[in-house]
Amino acid sequence: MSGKIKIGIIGATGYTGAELIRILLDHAQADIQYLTTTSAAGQDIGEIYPFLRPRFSQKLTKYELSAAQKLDAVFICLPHGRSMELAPELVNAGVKVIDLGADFRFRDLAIYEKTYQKHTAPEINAQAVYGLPEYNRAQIKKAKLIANPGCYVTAATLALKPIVENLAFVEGSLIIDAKSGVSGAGRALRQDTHFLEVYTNFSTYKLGVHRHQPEIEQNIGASVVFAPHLLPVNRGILATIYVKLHEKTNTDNILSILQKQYQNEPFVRIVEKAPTLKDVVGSNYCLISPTIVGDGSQLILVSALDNLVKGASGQAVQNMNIMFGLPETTGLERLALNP
Ligand SMILES: NC(=O)C1=CN([C@@H]2O[C@H](COP(=O)(O)OP(=O)(O)OC[C@H]3O[C@@H](n4cnc5c(N)ncnc54)[C@H](OP(=O)(O)O)[C@@H]3O)[C@@H](O)[C@H]2O)C=CC1
Ligand SMILES: CC(=O)N[C@@H](CCC(=O)OP(=O)(O)O)C(=O)O
Repeated sequence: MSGKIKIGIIGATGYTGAELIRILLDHAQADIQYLTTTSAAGQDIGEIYPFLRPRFSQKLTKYELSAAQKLDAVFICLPHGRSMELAPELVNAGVKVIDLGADFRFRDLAIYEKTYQKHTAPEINAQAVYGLPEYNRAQIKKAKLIANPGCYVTAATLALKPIVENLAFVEGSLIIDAKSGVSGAGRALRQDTHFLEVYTNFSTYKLGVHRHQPEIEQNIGASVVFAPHLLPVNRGILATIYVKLHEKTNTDNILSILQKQYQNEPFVRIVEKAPTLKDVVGSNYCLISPTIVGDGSQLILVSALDNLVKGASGQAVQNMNIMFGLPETTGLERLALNP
């Protein structure tokens, strides 16, 4: 295509919307033209996120299809259930849509409906491509609608998928003990995520009923035990993942399986020392380390990423790059966190 990509962000006042703006301002082919809100129409985005000033100024407006259909690409950053109202008309108008929510992530709508709510756009769901570039690059290239994966799901899938596909493991032994920064819960006020509930505290939530469990299971084709935790930090996900193998092995063997899988991937790094949140926050990288412990059959994987970047907006830009035939790393290689 000639010229820059004309971009809209639906739900620009939220955390993933603001993170998209942060990333796209340093993307040579991106032209952010349209930002929507339901609550702050008429305000400049720089009034809500002063860190964007003075580089970027743009008025927020209420969503209108007539304006959105003039764009090349639209990122939908809305609460679950809203994208299926908007995406069909955008896709039919020829706009490429990248949805950061969960509405189009499930191939089996019965699982979606059991986990979330009734699906009102099954025809469009059938056209959606799951936006995990490391596994779906060829389909993403041709896609009209991308279902961007969840943040915990990206961390867990990238670590576990090569293991379950290459090694015999004890059924029921896959345990994902994952911790997330509070920005994972979005910008809206909630009692369980406000400062005094989270600061100097540490807690589990939604044990056994979290909606990311079926999404992880869809991706890796095996059942998992998933235990999410809320960490008193702004951003980042660190997942400690346990796998009981049928045969004894060593760490070097697992390292070579993971390295072989991801050797050409720009945003997955296999490391020997277990990654920390500081290693990834602000960047689009997912860092994964394997360690074999005990008698040689117990594997512990540590997977770390930034929930707002590789877990959301960075991965969304990676998908946009693939859809528009750009180098996949455009705008994502030198990301540094703006405090
Ligand atoms: N935060 C994270 O780490 C991740 C989030 N996601 C997913 O991305 C999506 C966006 O998340 P996030 O940015 O964190 O969410 P936020 O709550 O921070 O932002 C949501 C946005 O949607 C707007 N909005 C709220 N309610 C409605 C409504 N009923 N109709 C239309 N617009 C509404 C809000 O703004 P306004 O009130 O101005 O309209 C805001 O711009 C969600 O589906 C989330 O699950 C995915 C991966 C990671
Ligand atoms: C800390 C926190 O609350 N995190 C969110 C995950 C957000 C996310 O990645 O996921 P979705 O796109 O699937 O909403 C949660 O547990 O629901």
